Amino acid sequence: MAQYTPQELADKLKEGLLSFPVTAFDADLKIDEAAYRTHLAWQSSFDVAGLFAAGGTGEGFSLTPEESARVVRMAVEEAGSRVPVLASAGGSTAQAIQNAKDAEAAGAEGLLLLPPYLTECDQAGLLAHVSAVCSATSIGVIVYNRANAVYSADTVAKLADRHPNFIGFKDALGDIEHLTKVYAKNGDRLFYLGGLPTAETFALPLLQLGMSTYSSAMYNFVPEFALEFYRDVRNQDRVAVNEKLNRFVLPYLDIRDRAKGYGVSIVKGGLKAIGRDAGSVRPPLQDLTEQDVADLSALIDAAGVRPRDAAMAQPA
Ligand SMILES: O=C([O-])C(=O)C[C@H](O)[C@@H](O)C(=O)[O-]
Repeated sequence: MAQYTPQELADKLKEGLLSFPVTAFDADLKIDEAAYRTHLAWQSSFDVAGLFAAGGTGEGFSLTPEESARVVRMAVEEAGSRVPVLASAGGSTAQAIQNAKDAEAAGAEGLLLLPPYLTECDQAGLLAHVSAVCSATSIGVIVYNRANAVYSADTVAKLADRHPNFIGFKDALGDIEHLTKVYAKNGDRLFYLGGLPTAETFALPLLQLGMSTYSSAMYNFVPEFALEFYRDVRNQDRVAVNEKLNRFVLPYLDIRDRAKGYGVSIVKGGLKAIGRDAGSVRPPLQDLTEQDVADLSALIDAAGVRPRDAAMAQPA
């Protein structure tokens, strides 16, 4: 059962960095429960504000509904006493409602609602979709503004008026005019999180648009660096942020951009590079090549960001 009210959850999430753990797979691409639990224990041993299981970096899009529920349950068991765990919901309205119910039953504190699958959609339909999910659960719901699910400022305001458990707006489009309208209209009624690929890249400018936090995929394998980066962003320390961008984040993007889908694959590559292997990605994603992992490992060392307890580990 959830320990936070939706408002308490929003208040907690907006003041810290957000973890999106990878889902560990074994050699047959089945969920590797032991490796996943080890990863969750490590990720939740640092000072993060929330842990989103089966999100984008957690390859939620490659999990069956049953696997997704299992992953969320493991995350609650392993990390839920230290950090609020959130689940994801997606697909059809009926599927998203089932995900929400499963998540609530598993003890998740909240839900990230992913865009509906494949079809085009507009405001009235999005409003009905999100309303149905919010009405089906009592835990906090965050919408993910991305792909076919682009929520206007008015739609966001209507959802906020109708559903006390609608608490957050996550963005992966980076449309400044749109974000300005959403924030200007909805202000502190919601909290806002950045979710563009490698969210660190945009974190400082987006802070000015109300995004006090973001989903850090790289937190998976360089947690100390990711937390220091977040601290610098919140302190609006432009010099420190630029130094970290140049030292690690921007060269990292060069490796990430070598293939489509590497935004997720590179995170598992990073875990290989630091000796905390969480296995391969599932198709349609593809793993980093050996050369990519070697380059990433060299970058981790050159930038001095290898995690303290993995300093001696070598890439697999
Ligand atoms: O669901 C997810 O994993 C994401 O929101 C995407 C990433 O975490 C993105 O923000 C990133 O790559 O830092």
